[in-house]
Amino acid sequence: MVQAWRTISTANPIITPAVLLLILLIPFVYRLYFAHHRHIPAIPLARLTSLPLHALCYLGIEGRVLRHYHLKYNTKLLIVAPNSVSVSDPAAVRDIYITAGGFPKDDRYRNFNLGPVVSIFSAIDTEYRDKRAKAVAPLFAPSRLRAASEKDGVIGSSVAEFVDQFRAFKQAGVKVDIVDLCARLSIDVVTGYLLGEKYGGLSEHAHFSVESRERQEMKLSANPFIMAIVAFSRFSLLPNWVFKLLYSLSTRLSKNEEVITTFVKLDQFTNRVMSNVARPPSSAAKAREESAASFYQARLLQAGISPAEAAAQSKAIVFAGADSTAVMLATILFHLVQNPNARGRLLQEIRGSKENVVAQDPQSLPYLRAVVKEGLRLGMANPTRLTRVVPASSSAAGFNVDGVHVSPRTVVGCAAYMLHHDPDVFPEPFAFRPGRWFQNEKEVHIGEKSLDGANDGEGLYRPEMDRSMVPFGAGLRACIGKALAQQQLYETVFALVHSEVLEDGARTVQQRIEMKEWFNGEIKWHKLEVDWVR
Ligand code: HEM
Repeated sequence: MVQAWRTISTANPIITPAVLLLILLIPFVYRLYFAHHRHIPAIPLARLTSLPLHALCYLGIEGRVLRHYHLKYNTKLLIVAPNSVSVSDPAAVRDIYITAGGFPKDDRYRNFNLGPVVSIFSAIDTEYRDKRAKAVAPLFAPSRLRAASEKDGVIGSSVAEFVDQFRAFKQAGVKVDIVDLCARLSIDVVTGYLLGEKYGGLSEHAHFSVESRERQEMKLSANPFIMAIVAFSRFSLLPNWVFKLLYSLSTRLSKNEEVITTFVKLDQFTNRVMSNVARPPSSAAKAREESAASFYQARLLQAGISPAEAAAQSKAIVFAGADSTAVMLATILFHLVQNPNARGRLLQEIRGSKENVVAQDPQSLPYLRAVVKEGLRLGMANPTRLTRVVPASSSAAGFNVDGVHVSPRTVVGCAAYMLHHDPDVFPEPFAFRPGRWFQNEKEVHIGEKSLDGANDGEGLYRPEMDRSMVPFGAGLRACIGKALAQQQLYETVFALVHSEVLEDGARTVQQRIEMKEWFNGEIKWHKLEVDWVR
């Protein structure tokens, strides 16, 4: 055999490399000419390799580039890697995420594990996820959220502190970085509400006067932790073994003292909230314990989760909850500052609202609802595809989008960036137009009286808008913290506009919000400033 091979190679020295080359080319030829999805348009080179997609993900431009190609080829399906298809069709949301619990999360979610610990978010195994998610679900009940929004509740007191600090910046004539202030509020709300102890984001630098350079330059101390995780999501599409290798290399090489200090500080915080629930019973501490038992970490322990895992899950929720809510809140406030008409109209609605109605639920105010919805549409906390894998089970046997069959085992996903900026559903897709959410002007009224102000949504209403909104994902694996996030958004926007802090010439220093479109979107330079021209 060896002899025969030698004879062929010496007789035809070209054959060996040529044959080898041919063998190597087979998968590429197959992908180009024979693959099931060969008729679906693709981004350049994506039929052959996933490298372009990794590059887009790394650079944080996945959303805008995929949108460009969806529009260019006028297609609802777009090949983004040999086995991966981007879907830009609200009708497909039901099949992918909702029906029968939706398609399972794909392997990329393993890259969001917390070292050895699988979080509620990163779990692919739904039984594992359900056990934990069910244990903590009662924490998000509307009655509990409303109670926490009272003046002395965790949400109510944090929002009041936030407005006070905003006002202090205004009175001192100093620029306020709303990304930082929103991050401080969000981390306090998530930790105080879920873990029973505020991280102290709003208070940690409050002893400096707002005029001082220290106060203006100091950012939330948990930022380096949050930003390190957000930035690592640029690698989230890599195979898990490559991701792990990169991660361990980077942690070994990283000498960033700031990041290390923040990780240690968060570990100390988590250990403290864990010890709050683990304290031995004593009659004096009984009342406190009873209420401590209703927090996130305690509920996980009660469900049989180990203390080490409960601590890791608690740390994960700080990240999952705080950063996304801060990005969304900062987006809403930024647009409200830039749009005096919308702000005036909201102020009018808030002033005219009956106190008891608002106390029950600020979400009952129609224009406020439209403002928050429009902010959630534009705010790109999770701009990219929420990836799932089409099940191989014969009952599913793939699924159809716009009459085109997508085969089992394909990675598919819809992205907020595409659905929220579809010009057919949201004309002027990048503009902040809360009025688009009203079919007609008469819907915006207080009692019998219509709200004044130019209708900022004239002609922009489309009946299919709600179907295209996925800021919190969809189906069983949608955001478990949605109710908490919305409560914070409504309470804060209401309180801040009501305080009139945004009046008297407030303007944004940056002209627009620029995002890094990683899995967790990041506002570039982590900064958006507001000042007042008098
Ligand atoms: C405005 C703020 C928020 C936005 C825009 C947001 C967005 C999302 C999205 C899009 C998903 C689905 C991800 C996917 O399918 O891959 C998700 C899942 C999740 N979110 Fe949020 N989120 C927000 C706030 C929160 C808060 C406050 C918490 C907790 C306190 C939280 C905890 C989670 C968890 C645990 C999951 C995973 C659920 C599962 O896989 O079963 N989020 N979020």
